[in-house]
Amino acid sequence: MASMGSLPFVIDTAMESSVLHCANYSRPNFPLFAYRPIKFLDSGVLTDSAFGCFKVVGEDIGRSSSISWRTKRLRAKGKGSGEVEDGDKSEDTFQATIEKSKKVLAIQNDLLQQIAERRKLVSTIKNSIVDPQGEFSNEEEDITFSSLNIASTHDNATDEDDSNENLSTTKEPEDLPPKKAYLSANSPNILEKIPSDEGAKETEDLPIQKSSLDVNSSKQLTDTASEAVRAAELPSFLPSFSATSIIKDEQKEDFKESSLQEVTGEANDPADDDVKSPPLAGPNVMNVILVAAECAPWSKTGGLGDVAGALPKALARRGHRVMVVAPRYGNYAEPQDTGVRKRYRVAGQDMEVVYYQAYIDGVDFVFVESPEFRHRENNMYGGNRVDVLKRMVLLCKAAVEVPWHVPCGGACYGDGNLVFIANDWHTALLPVYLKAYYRDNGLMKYTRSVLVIHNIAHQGRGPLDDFSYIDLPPQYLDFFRMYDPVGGEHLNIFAAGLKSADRVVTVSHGYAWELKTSEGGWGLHEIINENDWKLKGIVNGIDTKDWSPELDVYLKSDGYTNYSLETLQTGKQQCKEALQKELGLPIRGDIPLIGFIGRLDPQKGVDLIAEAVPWMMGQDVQLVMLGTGRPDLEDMLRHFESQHHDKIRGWVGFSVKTAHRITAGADILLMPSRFEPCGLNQLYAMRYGTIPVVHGVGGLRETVQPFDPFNETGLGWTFDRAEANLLINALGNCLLTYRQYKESWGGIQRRGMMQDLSWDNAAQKYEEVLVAAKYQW
Ligand SMILES: Nc1ncnc2c1ncn2[C@@H]1O[C@H](COP(=O)(O)OP(=O)(O)O[C@H]2O[C@H](CO)[C@@H](O)[C@H](O)[C@H]2O)[C@@H](O)[C@H]1O
Repeated sequence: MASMGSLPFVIDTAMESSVLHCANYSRPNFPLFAYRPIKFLDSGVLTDSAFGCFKVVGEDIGRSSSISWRTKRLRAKGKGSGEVEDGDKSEDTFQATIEKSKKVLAIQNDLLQQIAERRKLVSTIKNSIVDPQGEFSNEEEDITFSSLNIASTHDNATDEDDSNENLSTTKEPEDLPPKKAYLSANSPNILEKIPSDEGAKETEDLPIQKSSLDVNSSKQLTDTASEAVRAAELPSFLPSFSATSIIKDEQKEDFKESSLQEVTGEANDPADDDVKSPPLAGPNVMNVILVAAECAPWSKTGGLGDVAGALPKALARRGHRVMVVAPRYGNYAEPQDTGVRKRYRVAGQDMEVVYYQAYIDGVDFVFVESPEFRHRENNMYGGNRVDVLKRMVLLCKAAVEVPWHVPCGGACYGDGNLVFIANDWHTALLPVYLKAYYRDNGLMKYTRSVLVIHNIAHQGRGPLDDFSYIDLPPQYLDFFRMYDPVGGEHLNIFAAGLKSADRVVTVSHGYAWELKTSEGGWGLHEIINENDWKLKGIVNGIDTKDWSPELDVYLKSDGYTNYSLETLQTGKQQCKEALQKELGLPIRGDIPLIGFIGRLDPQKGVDLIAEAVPWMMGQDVQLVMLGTGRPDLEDMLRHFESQHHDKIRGWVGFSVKTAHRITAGADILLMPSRFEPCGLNQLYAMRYGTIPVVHGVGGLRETVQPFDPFNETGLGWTFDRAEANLLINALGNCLLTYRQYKESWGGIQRRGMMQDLSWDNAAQKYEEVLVAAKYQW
């Protein structure tokens, strides 16, 4: 807490930050204090409920009536209330408080006025800028770097033919002091040069794209800038900073203005005086960069892609400035070339990356373009072990420097108040690089990392020799070294990430517990136990726009229909018949249609379904399975279909459309997973009134409360052990209810559909982790 001198209150962050927060809302008398907990100290009488009081005061800035109201209320409480001990003394105290409050409010008004004047000034400057290309005709987005005087070295050109010329700006200057041996060879970006003004001019015409800026951005950016300048003076172990993040002293004010504009939304509409809601994150607002090997809807092989596409939006809705960094596997429509090109050394080879960016639903999506990733949309994890490892090394190196190099909405994120969220082994190197290259060397001092475990079964294992591909100082080998009773000594990337990250999250509480057991930790349980203090389970949410029976874009054609709780019976029936028709199954509304969607992997318990198929075929049911994965399991699906053509469809392939249609058209979803960290399909199913039958493990146990016929509670059926007879038993009860207890069935459907499964709850919990990481040293 920062004391405000003689002022009668404390604010939990510095005044500068408060002013910026205030500027977040364009209405001058916005109830600044309404969301910032402020307490009176001198009288002690307002220590309780001061928050509510200030909401009133804030709304009536400069007026005393609200204070009187509060005073009267307190008086009425009398001595016995424990709040007011003596009427006169209390009155004096209040008078003094009122006086002091008036002064503070006057200061605040003054600051708001200054902000308003600066807005006008920036708006005038904006209007005077001519767009030489004529490409950015939107007046409000027509801001250039030069208009904001932001220096940057990154290239403007996007044409690959020009790449040599462009890259000349990033070549190592000859007169730089020699770099320390291992770091100069291994550091993530060895071909950059110390930033210079010359470089800064190259990007002056780069258009600013629409983006949100964190309220603290200007401070962070200036911090970054000063660090960058310091780095330029030092014989650097790192090649250099990009001047993208450099702001000269005289430019800081303008930059601050650009931040304020972005924050207030004025960049879009300077005249907009509407009241903006305060960020839900309140004073915890920060910059967040989620890094993942896949991100839906652009790239997805499973649940990781879904999470990377949806969690950031929920964090942004809470007011954070949020970016996602993922590889650019294909020619995605929305992201545009930022012109920023960098080179990173991977296994002794310099690899160039180009950063693409799009601002969608409040999130900056940044894609790393490289020949290594190109055309891999259907084979993201393809190639041999070393190929995959090198791609992940490149992604992590390119991602960790994004906050320095890639301007989003005209300004880089900077490395202050910044938290990276890395996901699974693919990006578990990021926390290690952050530590080894930067924080161990006094850089990115205020940057933290959180590592999310979606699936511990995949760890990035290899022989110890693989360490040479990772480019780290030799002493870091111990972070990776693991002993396996079967495979012996080996290198383990997840292990190093778990040790290096400031915090670790996994996707359910149950899985957090399982990870600490020898069965559930897959050899990493000891490390996880040692790091238990930093582990937290947070159940995933779902993207309620993508996965909504009311809005689902895949239910708008081919006989399908959108439906809601109100139209559940007719709508779902129509989708079921459309699915039967599409798959060539007998069209029968009365027959229970059972679905399965998932990777064909032992994890998903497909073998249990296989064991249960003979029993199922004795029932009057239909079974539709969609999946791709292990070839023998794919063959099994094909075999089922050919054997029971009137009852089973085994769709081998990855089809998002079909996944949505099965979720809508099926009555029951099977998830007999042997382990399931969270599971998303059961959440999607419940949202569509499809009843899950699941192995009660990990996130499945947590999200599917078993149906209780006596109390008419619960959301589905669960079974305790991954055994076919238990699956059959649970499915048998489910089918019985479907056929004979229609009301109970409808109740289960409705309860499932009415849950709040959105990411908003989970995002709030992630925020707690981000804050914990931020204040950890
Ligand atoms: N053939 C196919 N065609 C179309 N879509 C398909 C498909 N196969 C799978 N999908 C989709 O991929 C996603 C899979 O989600 P899961 O939660 O089952 O993920 P997965 O096991 O990959 O992820 C890991 O990460 C997630 C996220 O944290 C955890 O929920 C999970 O427990 C953990 O194993 C769903 O959106 C599903 O519809």
